[in-house]
Amino acid sequence: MVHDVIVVGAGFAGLSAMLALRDDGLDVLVLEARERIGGRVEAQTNSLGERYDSGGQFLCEDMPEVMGLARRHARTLVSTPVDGAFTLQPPMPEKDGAALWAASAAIRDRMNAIDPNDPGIRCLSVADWLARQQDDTQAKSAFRSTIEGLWCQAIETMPVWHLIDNDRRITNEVPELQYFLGETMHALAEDLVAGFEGRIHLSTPALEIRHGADGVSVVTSQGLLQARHVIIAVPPVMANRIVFSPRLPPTLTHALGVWSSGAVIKMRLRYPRAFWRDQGRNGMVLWRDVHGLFACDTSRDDNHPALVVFAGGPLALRLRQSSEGRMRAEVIDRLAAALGTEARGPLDFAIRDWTDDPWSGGGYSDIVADFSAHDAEDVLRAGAPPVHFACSELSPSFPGYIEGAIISGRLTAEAVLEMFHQPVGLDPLA
Ligand SMILES: Cc1cc2nc3c(=O)[nH]c(=O)nc-3n(C[C@H](O)[C@H](O)[C@H](O)COP(=O)(O)OP(=O)(O)OC[C@H]3O[C@@H](n4cnc5c(N)ncnc54)[C@H](O)[C@@H]3O)c2cc1C
Repeated sequence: MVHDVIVVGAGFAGLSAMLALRDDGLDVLVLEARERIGGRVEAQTNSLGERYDSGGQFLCEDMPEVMGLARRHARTLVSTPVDGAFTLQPPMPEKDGAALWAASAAIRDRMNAIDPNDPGIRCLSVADWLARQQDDTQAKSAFRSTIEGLWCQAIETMPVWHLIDNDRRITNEVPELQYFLGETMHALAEDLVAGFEGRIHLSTPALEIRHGADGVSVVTSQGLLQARHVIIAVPPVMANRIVFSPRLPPTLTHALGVWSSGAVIKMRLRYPRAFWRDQGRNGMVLWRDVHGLFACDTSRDDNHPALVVFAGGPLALRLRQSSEGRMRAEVIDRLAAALGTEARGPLDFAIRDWTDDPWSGGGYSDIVADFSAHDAEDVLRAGAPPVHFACSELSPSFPGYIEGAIISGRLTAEAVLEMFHQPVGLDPLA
């Protein structure tokens, strides 16, 4: 049997592509390597029997696609608790903290004002560029912490043009942590596949894509599947692990090889009570003495007090070198110093290490690590029909976010649909 389209990957990009193709009446099959859908959106159950997001979680009003889906499926929007004071650790007077935060944001604004195509920054890493700035050491350190926390890579390895290009597409004006879903973001992924379960083959990694003028054959551990087109909806680092026969054109092969995965560890601590609120704190902690560490309150209601802690970039790589016990001890010590000794008594402490994850490579997203690969995204977006690519990283809006995944999946599906709708004779595969 020859399907119209095989989608490889059941993350939000793949599911969004699947829905757009199905809406147009195409015969679509989705192949997913894991035993579950959702990709970097994942939910786990803690020792108290509660489901929580161990991957992508937050959304905000400035992300219309994911907000639209959440509303359409009547999911519960929980406002991330932010009433109260932020905690800077080690502490500093509130006025100095606000000034430091503003100085770090000013560095980011100054960076983003540079044209990413400016030849003067072509070979600079973010660290190189930062070293040339006149700001004081603490402001630079806070900037570094923000960037390594959000992009989960050492700033020495990030081309500054890529960071600018990426950051300019993250356009929210309201905080990106504005909401999470009471039922988990993963429940929303499950909503998307309701009724299509039979079209999604779990535990079925695509190992090889054989492609030619008459379509594609996808080699899986379960056998060979055929389609007219394939959408590879996986992060670029993962797409680069798939064998293409014959080899893809050299520009495309190169564009697949220039990415590097971020490193992130997401931790969730469920407490008997939201003790941080006693002191007028909102549970959000920014550490100044370590880069890429951040905590916030994710209590879905008063009966479920919880904090999440993210460790990103070099910090995540360092933490994973130690035993899990030492990682827990370090995080608990830091939370106790920031929010008080009750931090030492969580009811549950769950750790999800995404570093080197077998099917995403890491998180939150891949970034371009080759300083000369300015056209990598465009090359991947164009693909080599019948082989097409989609993933959050390739989105014109909110790359690296769930919003970006939905947009990228839909845009790639639209490009494929256009080929199906071309008059016979113009479609190269017709
Ligand atoms: C810890 C963490 C927290 C995050 N927090 C947020 C957040 O709060 N808000 C937000 O908007 N974003 C967040 N993100 C980012 C967001 O989750 C991702 O940008 C988005 O989910 C990516 O979707 P995708 O479909 O592009 O890729 P993925 O979700 O990675 O989906 C790709 C799918 O392809 C599968 N796959 C890979 N290789 C193969 C193969 N060879 N064959 C078959 N299947 C394959 C994978 O198993 C996966 O299911 C977070 C990410 C992480 C890791």
